[in-house]
Amino acid sequence: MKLDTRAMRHLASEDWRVLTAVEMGSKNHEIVPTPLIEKLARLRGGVSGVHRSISALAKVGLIARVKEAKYDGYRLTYGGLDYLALHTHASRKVVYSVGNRIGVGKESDIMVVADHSGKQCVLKIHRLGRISFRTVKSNRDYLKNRNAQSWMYLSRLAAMKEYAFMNALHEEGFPVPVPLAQSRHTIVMSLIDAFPLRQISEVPDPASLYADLISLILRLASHGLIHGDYNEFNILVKEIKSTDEDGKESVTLEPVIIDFPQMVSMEHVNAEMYFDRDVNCIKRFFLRRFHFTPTQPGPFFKDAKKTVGKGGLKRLDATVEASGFTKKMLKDLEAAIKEKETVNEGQEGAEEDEDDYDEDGDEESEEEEEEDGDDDGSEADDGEGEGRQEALLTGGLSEGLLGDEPAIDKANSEMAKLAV
Ligand SMILES: Nc1ncnc2c1ncn2[C@@H]1O[C@H](COP(=O)(O)OP(=O)(O)OP(=O)(O)O)[C@@H](O)[C@H]1O
Repeated sequence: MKLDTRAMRHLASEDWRVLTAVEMGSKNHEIVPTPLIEKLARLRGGVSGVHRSISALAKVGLIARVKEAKYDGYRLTYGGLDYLALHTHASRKVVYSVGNRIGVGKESDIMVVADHSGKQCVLKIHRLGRISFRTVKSNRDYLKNRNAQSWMYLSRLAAMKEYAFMNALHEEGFPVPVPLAQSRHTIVMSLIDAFPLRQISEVPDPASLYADLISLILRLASHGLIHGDYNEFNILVKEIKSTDEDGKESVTLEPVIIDFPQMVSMEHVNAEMYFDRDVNCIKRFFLRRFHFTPTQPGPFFKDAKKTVGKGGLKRLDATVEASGFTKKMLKDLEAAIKEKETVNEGQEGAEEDEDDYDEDGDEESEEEEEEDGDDDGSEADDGEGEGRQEALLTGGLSEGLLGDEPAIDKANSEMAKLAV
């Protein structure tokens, strides 16, 4: 599903209240009964006002009517949750406009956004459940009683976890995007002007980039952490050009780490396996891509373990736990990620029929699909980063997200027509 912000400016404040009411109701109800929406929204216009808003929201696919249920009710769609998150970012003046999608992961969408001053940033929308929950229906203890809303809960957890780690890492001076804000299943971070390692076919000095990447693994370990998915997709490489006194130009490469869904503590029961996997992933990639083999063996987990917290180094695994991310949350998320891995391994090509399913992982009935209105069946895949370049070049951004915001300048709104 794609993020389409066109309807956003047309929603009235009552509509936002009703949408928020559906979200609140979803915490305890798989399908939120209409009387509960009325109660939670408490509009001045009374029940008829609520009904008007419900129709308006259902028409643009932000909520969906559920007919099979014993009672009449609605559920929030991914589109609805996207709008709520964007509304929060817009009200807090973090995001003013939305541009192109620059990446589409299996479990997320990455968009370029801009703030009021036109500064571009990245909005990451977590979409757990897009693939996994429709394929594996058994073995889901951790989602008992959550079923239909599991995608919402897990996507929110993924965003919270990523934001907590990004904050902790940024504060400690690690090369990660600057975390700017988090709302629901989304985070806003700085835009890194770089390409993923997987798109780089040649480097002047593979040994030096390799050494930097390994030393990042060791530095993380000394702070009690393992990335857990340290591969050519999650490492961006920045080119820093400089000129020395004699006017000779040189380029140095600086890695930036993104995406921390499976970051684990060095104390984790499988820490050694995760650590070795990260190291081997980099080794394998350097051999395959750059025909580079390190002269030294290792690094080894047992040596890295000795450095954890040494000399008063801050334990970032503890910092994250202290930030409100409970053990239960970590366990739920870990179970979901493990499930995703099992699914990914067993089912290459499972995405083909993705469009036939809704966010809950259920097969959509035709009626529901019509009503959702959030699926045009086309999945443009610009995950190779071309979209990013385009966005940077054209500044292709939408108009302000909130209807009552001052109009964006003309040049920018012309771009908006192209982009959104
Ligand atoms: N802050 C950023 N600045 C620039 N580009 C970014 C940024 N964050 C993500 N990207 C781009 O978006 C792509 C996907 O990002 P990310 O790895 O976070 O998503 P993901 O859904 O976790 O991916 P997957 O699960 O498929 O590995 C990256 O490879 C990168 O090209």
